[in-house]
Amino acid sequence: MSPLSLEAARALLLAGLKPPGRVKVKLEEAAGRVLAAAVTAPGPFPPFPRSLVDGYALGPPVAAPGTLPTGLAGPGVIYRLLGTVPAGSNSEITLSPGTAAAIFTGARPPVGTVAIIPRELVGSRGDFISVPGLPPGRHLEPVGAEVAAGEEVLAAGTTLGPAEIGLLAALGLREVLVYQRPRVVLATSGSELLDPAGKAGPPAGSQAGYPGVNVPPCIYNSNFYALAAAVEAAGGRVISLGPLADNLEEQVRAYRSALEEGDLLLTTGGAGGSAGDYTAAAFTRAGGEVLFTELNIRPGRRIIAARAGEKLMLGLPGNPPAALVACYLLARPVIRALGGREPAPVTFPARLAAAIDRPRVERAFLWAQARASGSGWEVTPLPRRPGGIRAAIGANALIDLPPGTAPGPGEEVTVIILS
Ligand SMILES: Nc1nc2c(c(=O)[nH]1)N[C@H]1C(S)=C(S)[C@@H](COP(=O)(O)OP(=O)(O)OC[C@H]3O[C@@H](n4cnc5c(N)ncnc54)[C@H](O)[C@@H]3O)O[C@H]1N2
Ligand code: MOO
Repeated sequence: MSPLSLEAARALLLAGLKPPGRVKVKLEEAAGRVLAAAVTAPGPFPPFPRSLVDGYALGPPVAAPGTLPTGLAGPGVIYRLLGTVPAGSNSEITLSPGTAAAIFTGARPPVGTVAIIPRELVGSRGDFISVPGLPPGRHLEPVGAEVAAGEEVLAAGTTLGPAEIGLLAALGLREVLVYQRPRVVLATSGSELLDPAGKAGPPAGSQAGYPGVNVPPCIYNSNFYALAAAVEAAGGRVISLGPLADNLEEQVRAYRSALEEGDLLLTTGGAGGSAGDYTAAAFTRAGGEVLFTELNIRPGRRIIAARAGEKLMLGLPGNPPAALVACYLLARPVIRALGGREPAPVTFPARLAAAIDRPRVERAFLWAQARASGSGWEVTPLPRRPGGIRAAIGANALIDLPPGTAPGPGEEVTVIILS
C-alpha cells in the first residue's frame, strides 16, 4: 500500500460510519452534549406580559388632571397610586383612568395597564405620581415576545452550553434528546509499558550500571492518559483495555472483545512495519479489513486503519507526540462524527511570527501557539525539544506545513486549532 493523503484517509474513515444513537438526559447532565433533535418551545416566553423595569404601571391618562398636590412639580400627568405589584404576585389591582401602581421588574402588570414608566423618570409624593407624558410601551414585554409557542428554538446538532441549557430551562423542559457518546475502546501495546497508577514502578533515576540491575527498562504508559483525555474532549467515552504486551495472540483476543464493546477501537504502539509490530496483523486477525497502513505526513506516518462491519479500528503510532498528532488529525474527527458533531478540524490562515526552522521532506504538522492579532491570526511554532514528551506543551494549534517549504516571518500558513 502506498502512503495515503490525510484527507483521503479521513474520508475513508468517515464514509459509512454508523449513525449515532440517541438518549434522553436530564438538563443538569446535558452540558457539552449534542442535540439529537430540534427543540420546539412548548409554550411562549415570557409566559405572561411583564414589566422590564422597576417603576409604575399606568392606567389610561385623564384629560384634566385637576389640582396638583403640593410638592409635585409639573408639567406632568398626575396618577393616584392604588398599591404595589411585586414579581410573582397575582395582584387583584385594576387600573382605571388616572390611577397607577408601583411595579417591580418581572412582575405582571395589573389589568388596565396602558404603559410602564421607570421609577427614575417619575416624581412622587404620598399616593400621587407625576409622569412627564405617556412613555411608549417599550418597558412592557408582551407574552411570547422572545419565543412563540411552537417555535423551533434550537436546531438538531447544536452543542449544549450554558446559554442553550438556560433557554431549555426557561421553557420548562426537564430533559433533552442528545446523541449518545461514542464508546471508544482504548488499548496501548508495548511490553515496556507500566501503568503510573500501578504499584510497581521503575527506579526514579538512571539505570547506570544496568548489567547488574534487576529492573526491566520500563516506561510509564503516558499515551493511555493523554489519549483518554483527547477522547473525552472529543465527546467520547473511554473503555480501557489496559496495556497489552507485544504478543499477537493477546492483542487479537483483546481487539475481538473491543469490537463487541465499543464503537471505535483506538490503539497506540506496534504500528511500525517491523517484525515486532503487531497492530496490522492483530486488526486483520480480529476481523478487520485493513483500509490503510501509512499516510504521507510526519509525524503520524504509521497509522493503521481497519473496518470490521460498522466498527472502525485505528492504530496510532507509539511515539507519544506522534500518537497525539494522529489522534487530533484522524481519531478526533471520527469520534466527533460518531457523536453527531461536525468532524472536520477547524483550520484558518495565520501569519508566522517566527520562521519555520527547515523544510521537511513530507507534509508535516508542527506544534504551535496561535493567537488573534490586530490584522488576523498569528502563529508561533513551538521550540523543538529533544524527543517529544514535552513537544506539545503549550500548543493550541498545529501548523500544516507543505513538503519542501520553510516559510519565514510574516508569511501565511494553514493552522489547525486544537481546542
Ligand atoms: N527503522 C525505523 N524505525 C522506526 C521508524 C522508521 O521509520 N524506521 N519510525 C519511528 C517512528 S517515527 C515511530 S512513530 C515509531 C512507530 O512505531 P510504533 O507505533 O510501532 O511505536 P512503538 O515502537 O510501539 O513505540 C515507539 C516509542 O514510543 C514509546 N511508546 C509506545 N507506546 C507508548 C505508550 N503507551 N506510552 C508512552 N510511550 C509509548 C515506545 O516505548 C517507544 O519508545 O517507530 C519508530 N521507529
Ligand atoms: O512515523 Mo512517526 O508516527 O512519524 O512519529
